[in-house]
Amino acid sequence: MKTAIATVSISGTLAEKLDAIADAGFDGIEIFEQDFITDAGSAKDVGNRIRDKGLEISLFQPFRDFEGLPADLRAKAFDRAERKFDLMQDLGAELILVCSSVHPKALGGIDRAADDLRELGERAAARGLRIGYEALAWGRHVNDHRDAWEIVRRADHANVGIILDSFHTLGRGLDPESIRRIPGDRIFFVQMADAPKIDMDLLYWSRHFRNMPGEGDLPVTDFMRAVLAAGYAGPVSLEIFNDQFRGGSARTIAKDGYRSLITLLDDVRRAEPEIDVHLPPIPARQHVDGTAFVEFTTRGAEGDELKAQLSALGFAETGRHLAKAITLWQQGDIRLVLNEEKSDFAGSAFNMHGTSVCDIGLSVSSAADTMARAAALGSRSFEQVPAVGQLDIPAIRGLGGSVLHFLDRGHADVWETEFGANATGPIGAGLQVVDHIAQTMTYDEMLSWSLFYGSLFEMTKAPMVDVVDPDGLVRSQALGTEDGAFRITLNGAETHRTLAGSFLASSFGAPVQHIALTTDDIFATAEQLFVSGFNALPMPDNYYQDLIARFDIDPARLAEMKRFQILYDADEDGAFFQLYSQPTQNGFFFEIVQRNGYLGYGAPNAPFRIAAQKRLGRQKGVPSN
Ligand SMILES: O=C(O)c1ccc(O)c(O)c1
Ligand SMILES: [Mg+2]
Repeated sequence: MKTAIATVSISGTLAEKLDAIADAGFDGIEIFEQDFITDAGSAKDVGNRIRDKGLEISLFQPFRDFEGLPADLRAKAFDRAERKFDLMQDLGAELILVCSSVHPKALGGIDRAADDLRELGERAAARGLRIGYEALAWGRHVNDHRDAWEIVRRADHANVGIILDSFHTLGRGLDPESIRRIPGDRIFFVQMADAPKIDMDLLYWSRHFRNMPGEGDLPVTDFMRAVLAAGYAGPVSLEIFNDQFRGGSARTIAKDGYRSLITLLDDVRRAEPEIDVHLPPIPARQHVDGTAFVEFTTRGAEGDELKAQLSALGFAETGRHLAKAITLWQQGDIRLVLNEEKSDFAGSAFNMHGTSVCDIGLSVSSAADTMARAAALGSRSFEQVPAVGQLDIPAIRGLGGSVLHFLDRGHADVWETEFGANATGPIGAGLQVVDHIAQTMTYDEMLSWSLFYGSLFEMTKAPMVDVVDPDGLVRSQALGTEDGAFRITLNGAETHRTLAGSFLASSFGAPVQHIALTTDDIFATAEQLFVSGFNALPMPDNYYQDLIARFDIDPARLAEMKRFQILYDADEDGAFFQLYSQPTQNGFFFEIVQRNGYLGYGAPNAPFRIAAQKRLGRQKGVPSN
């Protein structure tokens, strides 16, 4: 299947758009006329530049307000079309998109529109060009792909076909199944876009909020299945009007687009195996069994501070790397790797942002399959020459320069080989596994990250929640595996004044701001931590007064919670206990959780936790957090 993307989907000059689109791996583009007009080159020159990038012009668009006009205006519309045909021939574009008219003087009538399109098809044929007719969801008379198809069917001309756009069909809630009845060779082009479910005017929704397939809430896989089941074999293209994307990084958006399109085609193939999507086979989304390790880069006094915090949390140093300045810290099934190497990736990560999480290791169903899927979706592998005695564990570059390692299920030998340690650590304070990893990013990066995780792994998205920081809003998007073995929260900051925003400002990429660890008895754990000198985040009395009002909690229980600074939430699934560490110098912190059937992340507590962290920061004289 050939892939394409509309130039309108990407930010920058035409040259920047073409570079990003070609590098992301697309075969072609839909050239938006405006992108041609704003360029200083002639049509021939622009056409050649596009082909020099290895791209074809799959579509020229849009041509508006054509069909159904009264005689005088009708003649002018044909003259206008002839001029655009001249331009297309110079560009080397063979197919033009005619979108259904919104002209106030346009007249209705299927046969009238069919007659106009037949004549346009005749004129296009004389020049070796083709016409694709698309129903805009807000078209004056034609706003349903079934009507557009009836018009194309009656136009009955070999050079006139239909263009399908998932947004216009699914945005209006039309059933895509009707597409299966359109002969595949009458579908000239297919545009894909998703969108978040928001109740608003269709035109405004379409022009500002579309996003990549899989990033929104529309049933885009069902739509694509119907299109391919109809026998369509032309390009599959992304046409994404989105304010954020227009202002974002051209390269990131183009790569996201490619990742989403390949994922979509692969999903179609899995849902309907009879369909040939004309793509080499790729492994399925992988199941993540859990977090195998979290690696920190650290050094000197900062390293001492982190080690003291880990000891207070009940971790023990259980191994030293045979060849490098790396130590393994364990407790239960949690493995934290402290990398103090001055060279390597960890060394450069430290130079850029001090003590921080520089690598995450995931235990997956198959590391080789994960690597193959990641590569097919456009990720680069991460390579570093292994030291003597170091295993060569497969890894990729995630977004923003991050690194993810993949360990096959039952990877116990890694810890034995590299650290002379067992896979499982001491009981310590009863911490068992990593519950979730929280990454902070700008709001604009959230879709990229959720697409990244959701396309690679079997994970589902929870609804986005807004978290109130005293100085602004932070949006939080959680993704997790069905069984909860791997959970990620993505926190998008809109301003640097929020706690998340100030942490981000002093970091790089999408740093890990906290890691949550599980216990199955948070009171016993807290008691031990209290003894070992763990510094819990102090919560105000007001918080506990409010808990009494909101929940039916036993007073003795509440007194214990207050004593240990334990936070609480409950919903129809169960109860949730949280305990936060005080943040380190650069704002990183640990969270301890106990889930009694509860599936969320304690969002109602987040504003109080953030305010408490900021208050503590002010007391310690740390500016803004
Ligand atoms: O918003 C529009 O005008 C517009 C133009 C061309 C398209 O293909 C489309 O889907 C929408
Ligand atoms: Mg369209």
